[in-house]
Amino acid sequence: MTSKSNALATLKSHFESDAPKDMRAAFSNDPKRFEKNSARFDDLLFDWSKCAVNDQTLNLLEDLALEKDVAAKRDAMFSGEHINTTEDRAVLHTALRNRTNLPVTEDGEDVMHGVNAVLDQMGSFCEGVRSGEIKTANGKNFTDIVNIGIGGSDLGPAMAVLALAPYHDGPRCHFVSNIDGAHIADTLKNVQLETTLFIVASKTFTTIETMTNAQTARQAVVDALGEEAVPSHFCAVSTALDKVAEFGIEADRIFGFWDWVGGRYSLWGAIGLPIMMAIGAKRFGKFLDGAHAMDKHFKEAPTRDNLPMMLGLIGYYHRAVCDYSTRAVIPYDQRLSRLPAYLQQLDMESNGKSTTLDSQSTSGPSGPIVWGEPGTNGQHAFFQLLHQGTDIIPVEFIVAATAHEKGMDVHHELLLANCFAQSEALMKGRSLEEAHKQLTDKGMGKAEADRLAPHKVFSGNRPSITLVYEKLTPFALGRLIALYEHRVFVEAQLYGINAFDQWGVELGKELATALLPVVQTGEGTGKLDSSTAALVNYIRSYSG
Ligand SMILES: O=P(O)(O)OC[C@H]1O[C@H](O)[C@H](O)[C@@H](O)[C@@H]1O
Repeated sequence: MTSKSNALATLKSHFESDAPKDMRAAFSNDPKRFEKNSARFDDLLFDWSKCAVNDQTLNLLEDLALEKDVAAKRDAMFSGEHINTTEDRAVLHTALRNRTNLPVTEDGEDVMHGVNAVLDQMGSFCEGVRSGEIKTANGKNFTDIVNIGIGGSDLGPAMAVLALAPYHDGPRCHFVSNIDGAHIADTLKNVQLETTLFIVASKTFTTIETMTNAQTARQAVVDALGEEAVPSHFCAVSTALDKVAEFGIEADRIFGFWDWVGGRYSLWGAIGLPIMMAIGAKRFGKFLDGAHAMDKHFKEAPTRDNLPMMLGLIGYYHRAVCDYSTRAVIPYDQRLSRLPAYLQQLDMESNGKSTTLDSQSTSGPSGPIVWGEPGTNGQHAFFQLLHQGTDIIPVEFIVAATAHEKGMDVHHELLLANCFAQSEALMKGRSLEEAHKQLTDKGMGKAEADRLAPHKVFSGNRPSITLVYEKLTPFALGRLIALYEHRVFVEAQLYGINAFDQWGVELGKELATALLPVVQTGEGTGKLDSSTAALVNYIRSYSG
């Protein structure tokens, strides 16, 4: 094993000298390249063979994982240790999907009693609403659900409800997050208040966006249906049960969770209420089963076969060793179009840090910028830069082997062909000679081909990974999200940072609170920097 201080340096010099440079050659020299550089967990295939790694790279990465004690830290997380050291909290979102029901203890207490009780409460409520047993204030069936929440109280459920559209047989679901009044106003225009249930979702129940939107929704219900309709049309999800009660929500309509569930890891419990409303309690159970299966795999599989470990190690390699600062996540699945936004919070709020667990500055980079859009749409927008731009951006392709749509095979065949073709093109590229020959073969003169060919060169050797699963079922979605959660965890251990706090969101919130009266009255601009003062004065010149 590499000595402690040298692991990263060894990897860097390996990257410079011994790692594959010519991927076409790497494939043609080794017919087993795919077998050696891919792993499967049931129907979920992870192919990293188009990344510039070889056996030695993987050995060095495995050494690094050992050196950083990733396995022991993983076990500490699952066993309820307070690994979120800056907030002195356990990290137990995995308990929300602990389908074995074996005890999970946090500070000596088995959390599974509470987890199961909330899951049961969610099940009865959702099935009551879905069946029409639970009625509106006027005795009608609910047709629409509006989830009011932001960040982790919005992105996960919004992403999953869209992803699982083929299983959606409950009320229509809408999501309001932005403080911009346009969001709630446009949403309220699209629903009948008389048959709408509002879910106020906030871990802390203090988030200004959510509280403001909730008050606006409450007022709309009061105006349309009267104060007495509020209890029938509102429910809440939070860890701050006292604050929810103050809002006026009935105790049996409050769904709790715990401070050991991070906001961006919370869709497995009460924050998942809109998902359960949409697809029902049974299918929500399958969603949890999928995540639980990934948890078990993460805990048990040897590193080389362990999908979260390998995804984390490859991700770390690209960021910390190769110095690629972003990664693109491109689901070839329209229903996963909110996955990149969801992963942005999961990954960037977790690993976008520059202070290590022992309160020192990180010595190198930490988490990358995560971005993306669904394929094939991205191909007609930003893929130009992925193929020929000056930055190398590792791409993560995500695709299902089969579609839900019947009688539309050609759509899915084209989707798959495009997905695989993009990773092939990134890897293979096109040399100057090939570009030149293509042009002259078409009858172009040499001088014109000399001029045009350089524009048609693709450097190739651009890394991508591909994740393929059979079909986007609730189980497959749960498993995929848990894979990404654990990948973020693995990378955090390699960077030596705490993935579970988010102090970086605080300063902006504090300054917004201080600026609100200045924006409202125009008084106090003298204490501001000249840019902020001028911006305030400028907008005030437009407010009557
Ligand atoms: O669920 P809430 O307490 O309302 O928090 C909503 C979101 O806001 C915060 O600013 C955090 O950055 C997020 O991690 C969190 O998910």
